[in-house]
Amino acid sequence: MCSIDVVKALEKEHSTVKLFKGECAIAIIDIDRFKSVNDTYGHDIGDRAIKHIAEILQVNTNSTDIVARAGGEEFCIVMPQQDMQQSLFKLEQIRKQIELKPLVTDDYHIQMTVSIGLASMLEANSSSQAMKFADTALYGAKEAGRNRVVQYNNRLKRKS
Ligand SMILES: Nc1nc2c(ncn2[C@@H]2O[C@H](COP(=O)(O)OP(=O)(O)OP(=O)(O)O)[C@@H](O)[C@H]2O)c(=O)[nH]1
Repeated sequence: MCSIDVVKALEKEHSTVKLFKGECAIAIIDIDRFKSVNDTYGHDIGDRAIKHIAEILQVNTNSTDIVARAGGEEFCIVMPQQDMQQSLFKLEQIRKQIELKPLVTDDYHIQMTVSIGLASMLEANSSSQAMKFADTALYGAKEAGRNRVVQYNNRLKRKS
């Protein structure tokens, strides 16, 4: 799914969430220190590493979740009708799976980790604000040392 479809899907989801006052979580997932994967193994292996992470995301989400590549080594998951505790649990499972399942090629075992920012659509005024909140939480996860899930709260500072 391309990012324009994600934006459309988000707008639709946000209207539905507000209409039915349902919960809906949005997460941004970013591969940690991915530049060093490219630098160490080359760009082609880097591409395979991105596909490997995408497969783990697909396997660990259900049919109501929207999984999309948000550009570069970043992904986005929209999780409708799930409260934040369920979403946190799922994202923690995903984080652990990625840490435990290296990309195995003929020549290498490449272990990767991801940082994840999570936000609630209900707490945002628009889907783009929800994305910003998730991005702020992601920045918090990177700042705190990477390989973790951070949920947005208003004490987190946004990257300038
Ligand atoms: N192989 C490959 N590399 C990509 C692709 N898209 C982005 N990248 C690379 O991803 C890397 C992202 O690097 P940075 O944004 O500096 O971040 P990082 O090294 O992942 O470090 P942190 O995010 O701070 O943990 C850059 O080297 C990009 O060239 C892609 O489609 N394929």
